Amino acid sequence: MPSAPITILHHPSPTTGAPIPIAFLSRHGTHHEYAPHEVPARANIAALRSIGVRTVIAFSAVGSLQEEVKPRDFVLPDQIIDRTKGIRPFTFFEGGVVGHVGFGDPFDAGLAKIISKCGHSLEGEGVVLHDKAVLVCMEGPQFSTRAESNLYRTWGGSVINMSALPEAKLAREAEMGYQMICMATDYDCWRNTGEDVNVEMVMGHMKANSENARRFVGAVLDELSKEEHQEQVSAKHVEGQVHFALSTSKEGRKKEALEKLNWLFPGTFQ
Ligand SMILES: CSC[C@H]1O[C@H](OP(=O)(O)O)[C@H](O)[C@@H]1O
Ligand SMILES: Nc1ncnc2[nH]cnc12
Repeated sequence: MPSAPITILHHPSPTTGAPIPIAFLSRHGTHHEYAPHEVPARANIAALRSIGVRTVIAFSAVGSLQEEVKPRDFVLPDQIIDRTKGIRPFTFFEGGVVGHVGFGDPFDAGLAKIISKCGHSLEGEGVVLHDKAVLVCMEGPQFSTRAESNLYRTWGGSVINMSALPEAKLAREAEMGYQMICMATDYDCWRNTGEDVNVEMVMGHMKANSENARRFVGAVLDELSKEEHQEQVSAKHVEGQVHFALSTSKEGRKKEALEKLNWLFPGTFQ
């Protein structure tokens, strides 16, 4: 089961005023009851795909690993370093059907370009946006040690969270465009200022910056609603890629695994 009911919101098209359906799903549950390692990411991605979603814009509160990324700044990562521990189910291709999709660029560059333009257009009105950052996704739920935080900085990490994976991997397997918009809420614990990250700090910055986040999202939805982005939003550029990902011969594919894959990609696999 997905982590929460999927809410369908209607965003008025900026050109025609016609309502455009947008699916909203809360990854930690309606009452924030799922820890990062408990989020049912496979069910979430599969449920979104099953109702026709082909583009996911994910949001996340992140710790900053760089001085110039200040709390309340927004960040559009283009890379991820995986520091999860393998305890989260992270693929649709297992149990009798093996598949390997490319993940060299874990986010959708076309989507990032559109979102970046929207974010920068709000600069001077309170929105600060950093492009092309390396996101470290750690296991949690405890925050990092100071040694880990410093290590991630030497690796070139810009920001850190516990939520990007396996979500981004599963979206790639499901042939969906995926981009995460991060909001910095703290400096983790590397700065030695006596102000290590804590939940109160994270929530405080999120609340104080909610109006900027709302305007940023509104601008992104306005832009993506335009006819010219129809192909991008329906992820035509990744459609059919799983055909090239499968390694298991037709004779070797297990019935139960195929049934699951056929639910995700109706009529595609035999
Ligand atoms: C409450 S701080 C840690 C928590 O915040 C981020 O979650 P999300 O962006 O999904 O709300 C991070 O990944 C951790 O799960
Ligand atoms: N410092 C941090 N580490 C991991 N996830 C976070 N989410 C927000 N701040 C974080």
